Amino acid sequence: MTKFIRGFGYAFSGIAYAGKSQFNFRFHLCALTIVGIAGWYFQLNTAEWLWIIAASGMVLLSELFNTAVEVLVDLVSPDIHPKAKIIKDVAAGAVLIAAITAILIGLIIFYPKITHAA
Ligand SMILES: Nc1ncnc2c1ncn2[C@@H]1O[C@H](COP(=O)(O)OP(=O)(O)OP(=O)(O)O)[C@@H](O)[C@H]1O
Repeated sequence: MTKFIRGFGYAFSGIAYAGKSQFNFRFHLCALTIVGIAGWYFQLNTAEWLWIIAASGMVLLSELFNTAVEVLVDLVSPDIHPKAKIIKDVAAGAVLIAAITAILIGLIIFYPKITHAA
């Protein structure tokens, strides 16, 4: 059981590392907080919340994997290497795809509500 709880500690320290070291991770957390407040304001239904939660989780997940990939590349290839560049750029591309997907989901959910309220 203590091993299980310690595992949570390691996971939280990994998330805290990403939060401390990655501006993008903090930016996405702020954006997701604003989306959460907007969702509460517009009283999203259950299905809309599920989409927002799934999109948010996908963005944070991709940020965490991107951070892990960056640290791994810096560890194994501290010098400039074309393959190190490809690995980092592909990981960054995954974050971009997740962010664009989340923006599209957010637009589909919020755009009609914002225009209807205006
Ligand atoms: N070892 C390397 N060899 C070749 N190109 C690299 C290497 N490290 C980084 N790069 C290139 O420089 C870019 C920026 O690298 P950096 O390590 O600053 O990552 P980052 O994506 O900006 O992350 P961070 O949020 O930590 O600044 C990478 O996306 C990659 O194109």
